[in-house]
Amino acid sequence: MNKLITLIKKDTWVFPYLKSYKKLLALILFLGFMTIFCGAALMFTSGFLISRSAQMPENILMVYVPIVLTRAFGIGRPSFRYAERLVSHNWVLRIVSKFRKRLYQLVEVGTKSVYAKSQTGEVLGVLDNDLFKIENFYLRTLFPTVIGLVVYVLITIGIGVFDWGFALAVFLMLGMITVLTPIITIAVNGARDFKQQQLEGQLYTDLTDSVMGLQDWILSGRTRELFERQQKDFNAINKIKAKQAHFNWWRDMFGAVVIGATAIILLVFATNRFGGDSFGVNWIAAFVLAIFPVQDALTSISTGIGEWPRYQDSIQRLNQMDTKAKVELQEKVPQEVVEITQPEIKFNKVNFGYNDNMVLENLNLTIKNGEKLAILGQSGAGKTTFLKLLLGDEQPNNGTVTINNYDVKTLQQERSKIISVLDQQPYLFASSVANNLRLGNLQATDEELWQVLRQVSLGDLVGSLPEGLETPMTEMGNRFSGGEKQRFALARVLLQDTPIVILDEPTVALDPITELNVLNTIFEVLSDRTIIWVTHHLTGIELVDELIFIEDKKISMQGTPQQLMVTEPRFKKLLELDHGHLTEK
Ligand SMILES: Nc1ncnc2c1ncn2[C@@H]1O[C@H](COP(=O)(O)OP(=O)(O)OP(=O)(O)O)[C@@H](O)[C@H]1O
Repeated sequence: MNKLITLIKKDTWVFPYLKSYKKLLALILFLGFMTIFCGAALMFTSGFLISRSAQMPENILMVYVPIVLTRAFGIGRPSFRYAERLVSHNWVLRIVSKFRKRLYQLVEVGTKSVYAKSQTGEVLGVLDNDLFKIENFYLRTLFPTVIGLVVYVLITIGIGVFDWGFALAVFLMLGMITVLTPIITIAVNGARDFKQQQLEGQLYTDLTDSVMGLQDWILSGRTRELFERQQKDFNAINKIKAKQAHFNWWRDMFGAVVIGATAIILLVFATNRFGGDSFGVNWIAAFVLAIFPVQDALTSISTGIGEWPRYQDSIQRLNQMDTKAKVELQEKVPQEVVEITQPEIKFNKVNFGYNDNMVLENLNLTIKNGEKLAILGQSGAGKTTFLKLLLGDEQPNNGTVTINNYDVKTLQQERSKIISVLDQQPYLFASSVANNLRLGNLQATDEELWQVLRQVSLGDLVGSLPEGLETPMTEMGNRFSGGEKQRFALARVLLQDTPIVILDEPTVALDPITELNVLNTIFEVLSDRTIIWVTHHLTGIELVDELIFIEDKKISMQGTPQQLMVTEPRFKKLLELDHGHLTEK
């Protein structure tokens, strides 16, 4: 209970939004109540009508009013229900659209880097799964529970008008469905439901991860293992679901028995009360039948409250994302608006590690404006970590990373104007060539697009396509070759027009000849920019001014390619190896 109160108090997602669109909210409750009222009134008037008709009224006019009322309530019930569904979905969709906007803003902070910290599956899980659950929380738990409780109280008051003692008995009786069963449901099903949600959340993340790495699973011939792993998770979820369904069946059965017992008590009460005179007996069936439609409203309380654990996890996750992103936002608030056109990057005594695993130690490096630097090192040496530190996605444990003496941490707001990235797999969207290029600069004119396309040697290719700039790219740009895709990405970088460009192995997937061609184009068109190029290959290494090797957490070699050829035999050998000049011994 304490946990629940703390969650509600700290929640900034679900409960505070109940203050929005208050009139709509009141309308939902009114329509929900009217639906149940019409249902009960329909049975009430029908009960009266049947009894009265059985007494053989002298003419039809004697039962005319109940006939009209029966019709009116009969039409009223579905009409109110329909209106209630419309209004409640309208309210919920408005709120959820606010959620989505807020979430996208938060997620954007965490994922705008190519080196995003959040797992894609986690983000998608929140966007899809959690928001969907919150919608259900409002529609299936909150509204029905409030309406059910209102009905519960009104029934008691209604019967109390005739007999307070009897009203108390009905109050206690119905309390078994409105209070007792929800508590039992939470106690019995709560832990199961919570577990199920966790398993589903994990499954979602794992599945997304697996799908993204599907090619690797297939290539390594481990598809069966992947299938069995997912199947195990599905089986565990299904087992829990089966237990829950079993419990729910018994709970609903109990609800039906309680309503049946209440109907019998009402029958006894109404018979005692109205059975005395020939007109009064008509009320007996009316009272007894009216209780049945109320069953839906009352049992939906335990269904709704019983689902609370599954929402609890989603509410917690949303609030955690909020806190995570807030911390990042606070860190990334710019100190002042800075314009950097001639950057000088400095790594000053930088130490960095992930938890206890030190990756870089006492790193000192200055990269001058316009310099072309290559970073080499074995897998796991810390090249990507170096880039993360430069981008400000990670902060050094000690030391500083600055651009023109500004700590990169304070430049996050302007980052996309200072640094652009060309990585291994440029993402091309299933949209036109022009739209894909304009991701670099929304304001770019068609003329500017053609200019950059010519710069990256794609002018002729796009010019030869019947639809030119409007040619649709299929998803991932699959209609173009690897080299062409990289050139499109390069054109995008050119449009972004940043003084620093990071190349994160952009040519790794290309054949050696295309690789060299693309590299030549990159270095030619970016000749006035600062380039930081992470690479495993030495193809095109002559194009850089300086290269560093990261090894054992340090810079183990540093110099121009020409210098290193002379001073570092190891480099010479690597170069020969890479160029395929190694002579057989
Ligand atoms: N988020 C992380 N949490 C913990 N350890 C990490 C994390 N990212 C990287 N590491 C570890 O830090 C070390 C450096 O990793 P990094 O990705 O920088 O290497 P790299 O030189 O870029 O490797 P590669 O060439 O294979 O991409 C590795 O030992 C890696 O396992």
